[in-house]
Amino acid sequence: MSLLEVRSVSKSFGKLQAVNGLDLAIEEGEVRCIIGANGAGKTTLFNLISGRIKPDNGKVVFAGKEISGMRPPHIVRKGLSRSFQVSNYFSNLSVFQNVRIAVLSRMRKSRIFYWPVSRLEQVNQRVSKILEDFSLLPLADVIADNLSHGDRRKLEISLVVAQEPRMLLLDEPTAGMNSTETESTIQLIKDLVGRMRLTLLLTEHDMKVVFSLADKITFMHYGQVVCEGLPQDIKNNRDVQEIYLGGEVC
Ligand SMILES: Nc1ncnc2c1ncn2[C@@H]1O[C@H](COP(=O)(O)OP(=O)(O)OP(=O)(O)O)[C@@H](O)[C@H]1O
Repeated sequence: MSLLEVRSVSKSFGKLQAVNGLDLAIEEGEVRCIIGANGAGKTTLFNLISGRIKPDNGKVVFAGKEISGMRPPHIVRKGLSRSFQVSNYFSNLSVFQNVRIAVLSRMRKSRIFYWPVSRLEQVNQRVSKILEDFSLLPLADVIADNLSHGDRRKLEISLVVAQEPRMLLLDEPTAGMNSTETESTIQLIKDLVGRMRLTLLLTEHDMKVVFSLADKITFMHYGQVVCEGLPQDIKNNRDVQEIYLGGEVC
């Protein structure tokens, strides 16, 4: 059985069929990239998987258990976390404080005022380790809103990683980044996958990112999967070329 299975899932908004009887299976340890034009249904699919919206039909199964209909925090506790296209951090808190909150929420502990100092030290060490992994340690005391765009995206991904997921959904992780930031984010994601043995499902418009990271690519159009396969096969696929890539990567 695959780690994530999307089985005949549909979702419409009024008359618009955003996702239409879609099937998807992601294996443990795989990096899968979903590509498709604006409005193809990629974000809706992510919303369906992460529990933000419920499917009209079909089901989503993660690690052998149906998760469709579960609330997002419950899905996160099952090991499936997501980062968003929009900012998802406390803008007026420091980088360190943001990651600390994420680590504490993962531990689901309250009454930390009664914790022994040694326990709080462990939390701080875990926070420092995450910041180090993301090259954010020198920026630990910077207020999140004052970070560069690239460092903010890094912070967002670090907050998801602090939840220690088994699988990660990344919605356009390099959106709005310059080429240097994009390059370092590609490297960061590669490191993460290698070190944490994460399974990764991402959407991305930047074909350089897609072809640098993906083990397999799924091409969506009008809420359906048109084709999926190895990067080279997708690059050469006639439908993908005509509908989406044009001459961009050929
Ligand atoms: N909450 C909603 N209410 C109404 N229509 C919606 C809603 N969410 C998405 N849609 C519509 O569903 C279709 C699919 O949108 P979706 O955002 O999933 O596409 P996408 O592939 O993620 O696009 P992009 O690459 O631009 O992010 C679009 O036509 C969009 O306008």
